[in-house]
Amino acid sequence: MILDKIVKTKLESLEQTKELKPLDILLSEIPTDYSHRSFSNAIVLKDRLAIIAEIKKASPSKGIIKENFDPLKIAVEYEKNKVDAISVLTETTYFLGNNQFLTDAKTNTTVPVLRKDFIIDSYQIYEAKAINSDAILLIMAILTKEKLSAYINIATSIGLECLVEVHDIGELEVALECGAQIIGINNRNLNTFEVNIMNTEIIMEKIPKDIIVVSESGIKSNEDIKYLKDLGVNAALIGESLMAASSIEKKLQELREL
Ligand SMILES: O=C(O)c1ccccc1NCC(=O)[C@H](O)[C@H](O)COP(=O)(O)O
Repeated sequence: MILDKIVKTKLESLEQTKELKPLDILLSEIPTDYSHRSFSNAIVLKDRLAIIAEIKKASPSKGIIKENFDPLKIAVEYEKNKVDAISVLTETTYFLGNNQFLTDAKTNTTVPVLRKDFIIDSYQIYEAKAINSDAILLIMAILTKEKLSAYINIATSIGLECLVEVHDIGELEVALECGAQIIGINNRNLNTFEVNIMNTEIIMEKIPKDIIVVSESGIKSNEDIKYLKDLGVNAALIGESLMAASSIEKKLQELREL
């Protein structure tokens, strides 16, 4: 199962990272000019669905998605085309991501930046702050209820917002009990890679009205965007279809077409 593999790899690399850079050193690296951009404000809009555009070179399901990958150029292009927030994959082995991609996106744009990674240790939350993130992804499928609760508290205490990702109603219930304010509904089954955008509709029905909802994965067309907007979803997180497009500008125009 891919998630187990990703978590195993993450545990191994974390051991090394912590040895090379203990927490006190990491904390001293939080930028002195760190300035928080509100992820939640950016993705709750009155008139339209917000777009969270992802910087994603590769994935376990597709392999390399973008050959000539220039993350800084992509971030600048996203901002030029008025995306509402940027998500950056920082996982190195399976997604070929990097922390630097996130720092570059934050320092070269004015939009909020989400760290998309597999967080299984509180160290990574402080690391997210040190690399200049505004928000982090917490994946219910790889956390216990106790860990999720603790991580939401740590993140909030250092001024990071949490997008809590769920894939089914059982996970949603736990996430809400832990105080999640922003729920990401993943349309991709992380074990089979099967994508079904209607997963958002099924889970959406059980989400209280005051919770912010992001639909994640497999969003490719203007019809998808209209469907999600009609469901009352706040934002769409889009990676692959933007990365695979020959023109990011044209793909964003096509997605937004009224
Ligand atoms: O994208 C994958 O193949 C994948 C596999 C295993 C765990 C996570 C995975 N993706 C992470 C994401 O959540 C997506 O990058 C994100 O939702 C955007 O999805 P998409 O628009 O389909 O690239």
